[in-house]
Amino acid sequence: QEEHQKHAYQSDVARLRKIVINSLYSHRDVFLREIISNANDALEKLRLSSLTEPDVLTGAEQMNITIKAVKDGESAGRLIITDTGIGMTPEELKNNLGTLAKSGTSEFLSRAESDDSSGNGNLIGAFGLGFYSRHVSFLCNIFLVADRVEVASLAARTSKNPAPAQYVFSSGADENSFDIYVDPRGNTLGRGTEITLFLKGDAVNYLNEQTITDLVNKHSSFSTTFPIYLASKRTEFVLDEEANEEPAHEEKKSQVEETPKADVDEDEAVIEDVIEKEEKVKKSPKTKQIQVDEWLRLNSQTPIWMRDPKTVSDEEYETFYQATFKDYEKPRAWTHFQGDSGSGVSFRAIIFVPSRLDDDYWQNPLQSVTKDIRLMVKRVFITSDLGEDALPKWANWVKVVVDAEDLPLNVSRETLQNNAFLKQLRGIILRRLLQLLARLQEEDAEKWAHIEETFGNVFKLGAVEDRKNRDKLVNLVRFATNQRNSTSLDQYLENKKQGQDKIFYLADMGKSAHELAGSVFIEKLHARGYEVLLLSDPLDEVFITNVRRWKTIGFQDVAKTGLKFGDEVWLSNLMLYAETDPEEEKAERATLTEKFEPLIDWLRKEVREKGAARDVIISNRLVISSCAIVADESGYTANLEKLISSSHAQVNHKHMWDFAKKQKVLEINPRSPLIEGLLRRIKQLPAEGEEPDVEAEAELREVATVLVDGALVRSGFSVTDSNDFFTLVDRILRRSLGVSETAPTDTTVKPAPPVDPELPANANEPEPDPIVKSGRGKISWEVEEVDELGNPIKQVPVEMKKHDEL
Ligand SMILES: Nc1ncnc2c1ncn2[C@@H]1O[C@H](COP(=O)(O)OP(=O)(O)OP(=O)(O)O)[C@@H](O)[C@H]1O
Repeated sequence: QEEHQKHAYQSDVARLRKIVINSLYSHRDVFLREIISNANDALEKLRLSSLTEPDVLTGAEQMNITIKAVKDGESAGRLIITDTGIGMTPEELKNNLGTLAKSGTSEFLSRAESDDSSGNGNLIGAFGLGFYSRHVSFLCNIFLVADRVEVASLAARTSKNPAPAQYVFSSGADENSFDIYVDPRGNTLGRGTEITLFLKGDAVNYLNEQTITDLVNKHSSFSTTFPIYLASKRTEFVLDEEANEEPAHEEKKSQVEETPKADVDEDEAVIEDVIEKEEKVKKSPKTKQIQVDEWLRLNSQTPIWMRDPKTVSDEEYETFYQATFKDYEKPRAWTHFQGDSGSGVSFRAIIFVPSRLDDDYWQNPLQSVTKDIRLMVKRVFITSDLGEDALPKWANWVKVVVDAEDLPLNVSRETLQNNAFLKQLRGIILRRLLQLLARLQEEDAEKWAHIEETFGNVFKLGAVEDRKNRDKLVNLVRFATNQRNSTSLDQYLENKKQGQDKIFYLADMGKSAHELAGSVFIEKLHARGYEVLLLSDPLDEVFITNVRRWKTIGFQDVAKTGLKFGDEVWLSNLMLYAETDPEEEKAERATLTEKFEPLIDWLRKEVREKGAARDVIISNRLVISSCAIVADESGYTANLEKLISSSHAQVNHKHMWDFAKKQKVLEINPRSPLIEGLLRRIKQLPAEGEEPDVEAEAELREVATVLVDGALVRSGFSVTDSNDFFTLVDRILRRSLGVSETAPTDTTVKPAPPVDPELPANANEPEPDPIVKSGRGKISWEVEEVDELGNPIKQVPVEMKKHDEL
């Protein structure tokens, strides 16, 4: 019994198969690539283990991969792929192959199913092929072409497993379980794994030698440096013993005799005769065709990175990348070079920029570690784990193959970390990567647009993280502005106006550039022709605060006080900058201050009471809007407030948070008719000492609240108390509609039924299939149950019913 075990696949199998069949069917060619890629991994593992434990090599001399097509009575035919790699013990067979889906797949499936608006289960459009490679095991791919699979494996001999035995994993495409048993043939493999695919009727083309050769050439010829052989039959012509019973020399004689003598020069004639005679002798024996078995090497090409880049086609780079890094999508760009590290190691390398970031990159960008620098020494794979500091975090998505000429083959983690060449490798990769990106930015607008969309934020993160390469990374970053869709900081500076000594920006995360362009904060800048960076990503503010200045020019948040255009004149007696004619402005300021003093005094009291701002001033930034709330230099802009409150930092630094939140100023636009109107009404209020007009004051206070709260919202902040705000808006609306301000709204509602004393019958049963769970049947059942329980539907007030009907 121990020797034959049956195991169940995990529960997601049926769903997974359905999705895979519907989505991957037209891509099913990749099954072979997946098998070869796993075979290569197994051979690499074997070779690495052999460095410390030479015994693992016993059993089979060669390290290779073989493919054999068998057309026989069984099923449509069998395709057998064998490797002499590390092999699997029965436990490994169970653990590695007994799962069709990988971790996190259940979640993915639910998401995939709920997002499948077409309902046909083909989710490639919605999710891209990359999702599948991360969620679907190679076995699941195999079932696209095979009805059944048998994986026989004999693990390598180790000190822990000195007498391994050959086991078989066997499963049908539609089965929910798999079997593992001792191979009745014995230890036939010597070492390694043999995968037998019993092909489906519509997959017999995979038995064709040419099809297999083409597939390997297309997807896998560069994915392994171990030889891949295909069992082939060659037609040979051999002497047909039976047909050649007559002695050959007699035939020769008669033919020679029959040759007519030519009437030419004696010597020449003789020579001709001899040639003719010999040819005739050769042709004469009877031959027959026979089929000879032989192994054809499919991947004898020089590895791609060793070739002259001029001789490698784009398609070759793409297939090499896809096979090596197991990416369904093509790379976006690459650079292929050779060099000398300076420490005496010459090397060749290819750096690839993938077309997307891993889905989880942004979940924890500062913790991920690169696993995709494939280090080789003289064509032999050494490791793809160069430790945490192999690359800075921002660049850990880059995919690299590097082949060094003279490093010790037996490298441990420690030797690797201390090796001079590997210490230099980080710098080499980054320099080349940044050169590649800069070149694409200059020369290939279309490609660059994609790269920017995918990696734009990564470059900002890089500029913050990687001080050494900061300038180069900043050069890759683009921002939208009020004047154009995209600009670099260099381009911004080219457009800088005379006297302007700051790079203007406005940040409000989550808002589109279009929305930001209409912000109160840039009204005047825009009207005057100044360019303002419009930053809508949370990282932007982090980027600006870390980079601090570009080519000696600092940044100015235009949502803060202290905004200067650069062409003003400082009027020290007034402590302000004059924009045009100082004398004229001086006079105008004095008039305005005097004119608006009553309003400013009145408003100042209001905003301080509400905690909305610490002061009120006459604005020189507003053109159309009536007012705005502007953060002080030491205060928080709306964007920073959002950033900090979402990061919980305010809990740890409560005092600072409370202080900084208050550092705001209400700016009023003296040219706005609304402000003028408010001033008029304030002036009409009874003076101090006279009988107060309580009603008029209350109404004005309401107007002021709406004005200040409106300014907060317009400036990106949230209102102090949104319930109060909307109650107030409600009241003002009623007033303007002539509806009673005090008439109450009918608030009668149907109460919840009494507490249900019974637990649901299936409380302890496993989760039902989500499709069933969300099905119509179940919902209507719940509705009926409510009815049967006699919920007081009749008690719904008549008014309420009418309202619902309305
Ligand atoms: N030929 C083989 N020899 C030894 N082990 C194998 C072989 N094929 C598969 N395996 C084992 O089965 C596991 C599952 O393979 P599968 O292709 O589903 O996932 P993976 O290779 O781990 O992931 P990915 O293909 O995304 O890199 C492998 O990790 C490996 O341990």
